Amino acid sequence: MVVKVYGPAYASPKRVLVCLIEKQVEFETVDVDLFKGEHKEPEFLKLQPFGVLPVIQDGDYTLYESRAIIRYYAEKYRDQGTELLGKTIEERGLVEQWVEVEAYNFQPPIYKLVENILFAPILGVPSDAKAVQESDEKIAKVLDIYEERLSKTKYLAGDFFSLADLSHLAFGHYLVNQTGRGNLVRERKHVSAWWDDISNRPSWKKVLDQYKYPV
Ligand SMILES: N[C@@H](CCC(=O)N[C@@H](CS(=O)(=O)O)C(=O)NCC(=O)O)C(=O)O
Repeated sequence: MVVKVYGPAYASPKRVLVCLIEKQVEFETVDVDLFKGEHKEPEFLKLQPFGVLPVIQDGDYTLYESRAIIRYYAEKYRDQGTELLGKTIEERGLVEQWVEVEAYNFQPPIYKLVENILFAPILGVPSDAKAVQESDEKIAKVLDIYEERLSKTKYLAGDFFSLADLSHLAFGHYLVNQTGRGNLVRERKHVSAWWDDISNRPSWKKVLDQYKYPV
């Protein structure tokens, strides 16, 4: 049964797409237009009651929350494609730590920048300059911690690429390429080298090539 991924144009679903490609898992996509409110339609809410993207269907198995989905597939297909969870329980602990850091420290301020710089003009709502400034400050502090970590190890969980790094691609792309804040990465030598390494993976280039961001 081919995995169905809903909402491939958007960032969090792209976290799932790049994981499925790394794990060599076949999938198909179902477009959902956020700007038309399709994610709030009753049919969609039956799949994802919180009304956000992504959700996947794998036969009669349905799962939402992008990080839960990538953990599921990284484990389910442990023996194929790229190893994404580390080889020991200690490595796994560090993978999980940095997936959580991405969820609670990296993505939220970038999400604020995306809302206020990219989406606000499209939706015709005012941009919150204070929220943008606060986000810039938060991201700078977070990336200082990343710079220190990546001065010691090539990747976030150690000297191996993992879900921890993969999970950063979707919003890291916004930060570096679409919010005018690429300097926050480029000014930090080890973060910049890490970003160039992970964002040049064939899996991510394939996602960008086949599933364009909405803005
Ligand atoms: N924690 C969720 C967040 C999902 C989420 O916020 N998705 C956004 C799209 S994106 O920001 O990830 O591109 C969405 O559906 N937003 C629609 C809405 O908030 O109404 C996940 O990781 O799956």
